[in-house]
Formats: sequence, structure tokens, C-alpha cells
Amino acid sequence: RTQSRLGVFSNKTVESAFCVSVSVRGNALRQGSAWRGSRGLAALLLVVVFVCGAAVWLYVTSLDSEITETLVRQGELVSPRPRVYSVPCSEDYENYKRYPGEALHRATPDTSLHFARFLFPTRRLAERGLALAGSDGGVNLHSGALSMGKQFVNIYRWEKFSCLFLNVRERIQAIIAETFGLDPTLLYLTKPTFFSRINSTIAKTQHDEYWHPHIDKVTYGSFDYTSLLYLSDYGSDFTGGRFIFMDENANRTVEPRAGRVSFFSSGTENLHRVEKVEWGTRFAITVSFTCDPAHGISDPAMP
Ligand SMILES: O=C(O)CCC(=O)C(=O)O
Ligand SMILES: [Fe+2]
Repeated sequence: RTQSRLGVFSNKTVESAFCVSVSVRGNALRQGSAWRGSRGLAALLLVVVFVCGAAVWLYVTSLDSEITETLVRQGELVSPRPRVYSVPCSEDYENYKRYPGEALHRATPDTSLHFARFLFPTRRLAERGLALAGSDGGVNLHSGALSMGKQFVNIYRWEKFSCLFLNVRERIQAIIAETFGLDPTLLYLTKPTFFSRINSTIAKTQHDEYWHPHIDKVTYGSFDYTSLLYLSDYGSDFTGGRFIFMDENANRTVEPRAGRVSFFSSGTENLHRVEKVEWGTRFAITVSFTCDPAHGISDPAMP
């Protein structure tokens, strides 16, 4: 369809060009109008090039994402009950030691109401932490120390962060436990738990290449449950950057919304990737849990 639209525009252009070449052979008045005509033609050409460029760009970006289903739109409010999509259990789990309560589901709740209170300070903290770190990837929260040249800065000094994080962590842990039918005391925070800021600049390190399909249990080792708390809105703060579950026959997306928490079991059943961010800046925090007490980490503490 894009090609035929381009054809129609080209035909009109040829017609106008013919009229102009007739005019220049006439008198001065006609030359003046020919000049105005050719300026109009140039403007028309510019508009045509812009429209075609935009159409091709939209087409290519829609091809890139290949979304087949949108599980949750940015504007939807899925609250207070989480929306749950069950996926078949991955056979990989047979190779792992099992811990009580490991469940194999995917849940995509929108808990904006519960998290609204934490959004602004958490987002500000993420912005300040990432500005200090000067990285386009993420900032680890488990040590609390950001390297800044040769100096280390403890981010937990800011904003009573440990209390804030504890609340966020506890609430997410409670929702995961409730949704998967687990005992919340058998879930442990694990590392890495981190802020991420993504924009359209080119990745500096391989770690910054967030768009590759991956399985969190493989990438991070200790993850059994991944949760993502979004701190900015798809469509207004940034475009692109949708989260995509890559199922066998479908690519199912979750559109980030500030305050939305998406969580899922971290195994093969939840292969996923993040679409490249096209415009703007996307902030999120990844809070991860393990069922293995040996991989648990303690909550950040105030120094
Ligand atoms: O930020 C997201 O939506 C997902 C990030 C992710 O897949 C990861 O950190 O492993
Ligand atoms: Fe991931």
C-alpha cells in the first residue's frame, strides 16, 4: 500500500514539472509565476518525502516489534486484582533443585493504586542514581554503592531510601506470594535488583543491550521470580520500549505504565525482550526473588 501511494504522488509531480517547463518559455510574468510554481513544487516534494519517510518508518518499526497481542495497554488500569495469564510449566525445572512453592505462571497486574505513593521518590532516586553512575544500563541496588570515578557513593543515604525500598519490596513480595499461592516468608530478595534507564542512545557496553531475548533464570542465575516496577509511561514519556513475552506462536506485550508492576516466573516459560526505545527515556526497577535461601540477600540498610 505504501508503494502505490508513492506512485500516485510521483505521477502528480511529473505533471507539475511539465507545466513549469512550458511556463519558462513565456513572458516575465509567466516566469514569475513559474518561479512561484517551482517553489510550490519543492514544498510539495518536501511534504511528499516527509510523509513517505514517516510511513516507511512506522512500517519498519511495527515490523521490528511484531506484536501479536497486547496483554495490558498503557491506559488500562488493572486493579486491585492482578490479571493472571497461565503458561505451561517449563521442563527445565526438572534440572533444578525444587524449593517449596515454586510456581510456573505469568502474572501481569497493574497495581498503580498501591504504588502511587512510592512513584515520585523512587523515580527521583533512580534519576539521581543513574545520573551519578553515568551509565545507560542499570544501577545495582544490592550493595548500595555506585562507583563514580574512584569514589563510591552510597545511594541509600538519600530519601530514606531503605524504608522506601522495604515498602516496595514487601508489597511486591506479598502480591507475588498471593498470586502464586506461596508462603511470602519463603521468598527471598536476590541480586541483581536494579534501576534501569533506557533511551535511544547507542549502547556503550554489551550489558546495555537490553533488547536481546533472554530468560532471567539463565541470565541472572538466582532469579525464580522477576518483578518489574515501571516508573514512566509508554507513549508519553517514551515510545518503543514495550516489554515482550516471546511465546512459541505469539509475541505478547505489556505496555509500561508508571506504577505498573509486572511479574512472572523467571524460567524458560517466560522468554522475553524489551523493544528498542525510539524516543524519550524509560525508567524501571527490577526487583528479583529467589526460593533458595542461599541466594537471598538482605534489604538495604541505612549506613
Ligand atoms: O525493564 C523491563 O521491562 C525488562 C527488563 C529485563 O528484562 C531484565 O532486566 O531482565
Ligand atoms: Fe529480563
